Amino acid sequence: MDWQLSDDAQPASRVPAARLVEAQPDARPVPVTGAWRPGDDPGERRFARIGDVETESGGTIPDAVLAFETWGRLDEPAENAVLVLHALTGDSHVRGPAGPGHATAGWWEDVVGPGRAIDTDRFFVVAPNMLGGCQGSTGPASLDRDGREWGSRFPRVTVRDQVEAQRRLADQLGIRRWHAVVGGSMGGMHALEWAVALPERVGSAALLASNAATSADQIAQNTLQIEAVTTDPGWLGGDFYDLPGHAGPARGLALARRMAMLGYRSQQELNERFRREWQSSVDPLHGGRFQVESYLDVHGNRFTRRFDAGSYVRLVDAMSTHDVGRGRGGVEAALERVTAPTLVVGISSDRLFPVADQRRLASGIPTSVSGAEPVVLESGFGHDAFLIESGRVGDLLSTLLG
Ligand SMILES: CC(=O)SCCNC(=O)CCNC(=O)[C@H](O)C(C)(C)COP(=O)(O)OP(=O)(O)OC[C@H]1O[C@@H](n2cnc3c(N)ncnc32)[C@H](O)[C@@H]1OP(=O)(O)O
Ligand SMILES: N[C@@H](CCO)C(=O)O
Repeated sequence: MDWQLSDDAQPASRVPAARLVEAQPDARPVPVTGAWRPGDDPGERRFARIGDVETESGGTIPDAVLAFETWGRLDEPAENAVLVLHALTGDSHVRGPAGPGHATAGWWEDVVGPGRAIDTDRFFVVAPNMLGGCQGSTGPASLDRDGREWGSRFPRVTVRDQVEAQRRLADQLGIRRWHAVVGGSMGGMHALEWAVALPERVGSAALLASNAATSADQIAQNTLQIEAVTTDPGWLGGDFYDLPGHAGPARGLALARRMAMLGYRSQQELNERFRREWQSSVDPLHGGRFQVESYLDVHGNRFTRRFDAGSYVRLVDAMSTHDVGRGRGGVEAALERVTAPTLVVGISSDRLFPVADQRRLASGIPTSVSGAEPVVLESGFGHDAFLIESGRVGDLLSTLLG
């Protein structure tokens, strides 16, 4: 099939995020440990009211909600919980079965489940959707107290704000200390923040394809993607929601995703996979398209149907401001605070979060709890290998979880 980025796609950004997944949280209360048997409803999305969040940027998000899913059973001392933290555009749906609001299987089916590395027969797995996101947690497309989408008024959020939101969820679930906190990419930033800010609550940590502080190179790519969204005429300053006949910044969002894909996949993979082949019988010189263009279009187009542009801008910005050393005497001083055994994994072909980033993490975290060098996963898939090479990632996590 020949794919083309088109204007007629129904962009997710037209629809307030909460409505993308299901009716926004008439948030069922989260029962306390012991009364609630999470194993009874695997994979069902729930919502926790976490109160007012004061952001590092000086804003307030009143009555914030975190969407989350769980698998397995929390044991009686509440010591078997594993927190799984998704990347930039992931969500709480780590694994199936498909349930309310889920048409698909999860993004880490081979890593989390019965008999898998994060074994749901042993562990109680919790996966929240991050604050500012668009899969049920409060974000720019959510309605404020007056019933209006937040849009441009949604405060800038940081990785620390998001971890504070996760801490409140943990408190509500009765989890004082995680057996493990696991995250890839932006999820790894969250996992690191847990290990640094709340070391007494982290039994072990896994940081996959992540960093301690976002580099100039990464910020540069982020800022271009934000620009791609916000210069779309449909952006309307961020207040584009629910306007009759208005498509929102779908084209800009698709362009941002296409740009992002170049960081997620390696040069080697793109070159070997698509070569200079074209998509149809017409060669590019005479109006046809290269296969790689078509591939990027598919991912860009598809993304507009599942992600809110306002969330995207806020979450990419949160990645850019990530610096675990901010206000803590610098990155090295912050990393010294980690007390949990920590697995640091890099991917050999990752051009977005290169192995040098994980070397900095591994060398900064005390060697009493981490190797001095990261484990490097040899893979040609680039940054996304932490999602794609799930069998090998699972093997690494098994060594951490025991
Ligand atoms: C279930 C989910 O993971 S999505 C929901 C949550 N999202 C996330 O968590 C984000 C993280 N996930 C991701 O980024 C991605 O889903 C990944 C990294 C896991 C995908 O990795 P891969 O499996 O390697 O997918 P890949 O990048 O090769 O894309 C495959 C698609 O491109 C299409 N494609 C391949 N070549 C071309 C081409 N030349 N032209 C057009 N389309 C093409 C394939 O047909 C396929 O489409 P399909 O999904 O309809 O079968
Ligand atoms: N492809 C993943 C990785 C980003 O780090 C995502 O979109 O979330």
